[in-house]
Amino acid sequence: MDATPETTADSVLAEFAAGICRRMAEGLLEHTGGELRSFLSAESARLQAALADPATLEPAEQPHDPPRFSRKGHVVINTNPVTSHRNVLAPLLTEKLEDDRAVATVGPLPRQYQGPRGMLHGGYVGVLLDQVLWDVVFHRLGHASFTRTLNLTYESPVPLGEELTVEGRVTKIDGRKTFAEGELRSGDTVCARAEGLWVSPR
Ligand SMILES: CCCCCCCCCCCCCCCC(=O)SCCNC(=O)CCNC(=O)[C@H](O)C(C)(C)COP(=O)(O)OP(=O)(O)OC[C@H]1O[C@@H](n2cnc3c(N)ncnc32)[C@H](O)[C@@H]1OP(=O)(O)O
Repeated sequence: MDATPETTADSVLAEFAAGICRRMAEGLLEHTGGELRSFLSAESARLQAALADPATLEPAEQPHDPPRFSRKGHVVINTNPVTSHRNVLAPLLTEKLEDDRAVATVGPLPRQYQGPRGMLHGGYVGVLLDQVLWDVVFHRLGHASFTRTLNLTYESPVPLGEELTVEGRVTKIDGRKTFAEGELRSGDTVCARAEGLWVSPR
């Protein structure tokens, strides 16, 4: 069996297509009428050109999220809605994990994540914190666990147009229970805090 279910060039093409879909999602909320038609036509043309000649996309680096085979031979695609370069919903985090701590950067986030005008939707604040806290718990334990509680405190609105930092720390491990806390910052401003409990499977 091949080591991967598709060629590197196809993985690069898939991530390029996801990038086009992201831009289209943003463009649909920025343009109207004839301007929107021109925008959609240009993005479609870029995708058509890449499909016609995928070699033009061959990057210097490898694809971020190539699919792989599971031990049972099933195709596994990274579907994560925060981190997967193949999932067009994912805002894409850049994350560093060290011991009990994770620090991630994300953004500037486009209009499809907007709640109040110019601000990030509060539910997405929770999504970002849940992911980073889950990641630091996974990194510390070496296995997956379930988010059981996630308590959020919104300190100030999160601006869409700026890079954000999301930090998470494991604070306590007690049997199957792991406690973690973190915050989401814009510059030096703490916009939201989170603390929660992750439960390992029996
Ligand atoms: C695991 C496999 C995943 C595979 C993944 C692969 C990777 C893929 C990437 C995913 C990336 C995800 C990133 C985002 C993270 C999500 O999105 S996770 C999904 C969201 N969470 C869920 O769906 C969880 C839904 N809840 C459940 O399934 C069950 O409630 C749980 C969490 C498994 C717990 O059930 P349980 O095992 O029956 O727990 P239970 O025995 O009642 O309690 C365990 C312990 O916690 C204590 N406890 C329970 N609640 C509380 C509380 N509120 N306060 C204090 N203590 C409490 C209990 O007293 C007990 O303590 P001990 O007796 O052990 O001392």
